[in-house]
Amino acid sequence: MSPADDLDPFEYLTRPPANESPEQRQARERKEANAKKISDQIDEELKKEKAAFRKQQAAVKVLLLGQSESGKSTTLKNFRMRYAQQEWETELQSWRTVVQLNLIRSVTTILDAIQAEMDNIPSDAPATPTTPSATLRFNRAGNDDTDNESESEYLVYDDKSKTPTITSIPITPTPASPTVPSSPYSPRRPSVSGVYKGLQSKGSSTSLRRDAARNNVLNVNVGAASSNVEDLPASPTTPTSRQPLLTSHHHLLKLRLAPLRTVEKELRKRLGASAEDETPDGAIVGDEGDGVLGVGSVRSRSGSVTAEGPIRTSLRRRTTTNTKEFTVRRLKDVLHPLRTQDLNKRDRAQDESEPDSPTDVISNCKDDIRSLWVDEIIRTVLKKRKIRLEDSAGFFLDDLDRIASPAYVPSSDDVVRARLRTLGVQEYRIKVDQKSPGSNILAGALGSTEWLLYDVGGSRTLRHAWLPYFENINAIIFLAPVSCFDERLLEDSRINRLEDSFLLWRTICSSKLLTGTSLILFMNKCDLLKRKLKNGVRVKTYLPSFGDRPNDAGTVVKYLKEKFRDIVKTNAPEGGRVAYYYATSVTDTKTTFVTLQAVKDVILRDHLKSADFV
Ligand SMILES: Nc1nc2c(ncn2[C@@H]2O[C@H](COP(=O)(O)OP(=O)(O)OP(=O)(O)O)[C@@H](O)[C@H]2O)c(=O)[nH]1
Ligand SMILES: [Mg+2]
Repeated sequence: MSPADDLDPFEYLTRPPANESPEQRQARERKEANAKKISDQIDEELKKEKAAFRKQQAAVKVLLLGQSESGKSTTLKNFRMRYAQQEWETELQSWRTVVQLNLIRSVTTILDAIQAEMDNIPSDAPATPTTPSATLRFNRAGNDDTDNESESEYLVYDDKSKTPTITSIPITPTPASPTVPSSPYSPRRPSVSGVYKGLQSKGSSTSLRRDAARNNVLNVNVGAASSNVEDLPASPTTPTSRQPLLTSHHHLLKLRLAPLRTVEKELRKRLGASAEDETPDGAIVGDEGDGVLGVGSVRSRSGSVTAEGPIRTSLRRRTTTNTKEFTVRRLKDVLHPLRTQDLNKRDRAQDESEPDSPTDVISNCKDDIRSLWVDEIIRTVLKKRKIRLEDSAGFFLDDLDRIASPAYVPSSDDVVRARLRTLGVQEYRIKVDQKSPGSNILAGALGSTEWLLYDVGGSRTLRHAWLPYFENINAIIFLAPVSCFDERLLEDSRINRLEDSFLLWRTICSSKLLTGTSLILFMNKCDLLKRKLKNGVRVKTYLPSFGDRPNDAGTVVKYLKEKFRDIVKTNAPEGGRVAYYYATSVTDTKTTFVTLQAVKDVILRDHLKSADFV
């Protein structure tokens, strides 16, 4: 047995030489110390990287999806209000400009309607909630089967009258061929199929085929005569439309409220140079295109002055869209607490020093705005033109006294109701304390969890930006506004809004990238659905397969839930996938809080399961 046999092999190999001189020993020890230092540094870096990776993995990532005006940002606001309270409260003041803009938008919509009435311009068929605008059929037999692909009935709009006509579409199993006649619509406008195709995963050709087929039919049917006389716009020569409804009092009001248009410009400037309008075809006026918007980044034709003159142009835009939207490119720039403080100081200073500050002008116009809004004749004009301001986003006319006050600070409720269109993708980081109210799951055991919430723009031209976020996302909260069964998309009046939601949901369910993602569906705007049904709008008119079921909100929501559930069943790649369904009105912050608590726990549980924690 050699002496080395008694030694630990590692010690044997690293043992200093037996006849080492003091100098050699010093040099060796220096070398060893250096090596240890480097090794420690590497260990430290690895530790940091591991921690960062764990943190990233531990963060719960949630993507909010749905068409424009479905309530994504409003849901996010609810989340932030509850779980990022401090930041939320700091930001409240900075929403004043948005609320003021929303208020002025309602007033200018009325002023435009007055002008249209004075000019005897026929009321266009706007995409208002009261417009009978779409018939949605699941199949020819009306037996609720969205997946019967042999032959289906879809709504088709006559481009002139905007009246839907039902056409039978034989669907072939091949996608649109290059021989399909080119669209008679603007070439800038994305095709119906293109919008969903962009989000489609490999395995789901169903909606592609349907959309391709529908495109064919739309091409064929454009220009078809309308059979629905009620929907045809009144001719300017019709004697009844000539009877003047308005008096000199209304003319005077219109003149006195004209300064609000200048205030509108000033407020938009305050929101930032990026405050923009979106036009019906999805283009952003004033945007030269920076790659963020893709198709929509083309300067809009309707944004320029045409031969009709600016008044008619702007009027047409407003009556068609029934809204004038504001967008900021980076919401955080507007709402960042530090910048907010500066902005507030600056705005206050401006407001105090300028006699014609926006707040002053709004305050001075208060009485005129009120008399305009309560005027019976104006109400008749709005009704005639199918403008329902009360049901539109960012309606604040009933809060005039509060908002017109110079000391006005928006309440949480105001901010939740304020409308500011999202452009691009906005990321929010929120640290949710598991001990925060309503946290049931593993309360206290986890300390706090970081949540990354992504809010996206829902317009068709902005949907291409969604796809990169499908990877590594823990949950999708999909918002489908169920009150919109009788409305069309703002950016494409050929498409029924409910149908658009079904198609998007189908695309999400069939995406292979999302097989491990929790799917949560908010059937939103139930409050508006209730109001609409109470006003006598019948679901069956737009959704024949609804049949003779009771026309109440409970039955409608239950029926639609089954539709969404069927889509999950038939389209999930692996089959048997679970989705969670909630009937919501996300402007109601109290009930939404209860829903969010449940949703938060569901997401967290699934997240922990996937990370093998439970
Ligand atoms: N009455 C009612 N209004 C709602 C509801 N949900 C959202 N809204 C309002 O609808 C408007 C649009 O909501 P947003 O959350 O901005 O819509 P979005 O989905 O973010 O829209 P984009 O940013 O354009 O994609 C806002 O003024 C909301 O206050 C609801 O359940 N009921
Ligand atoms: Mg939004």
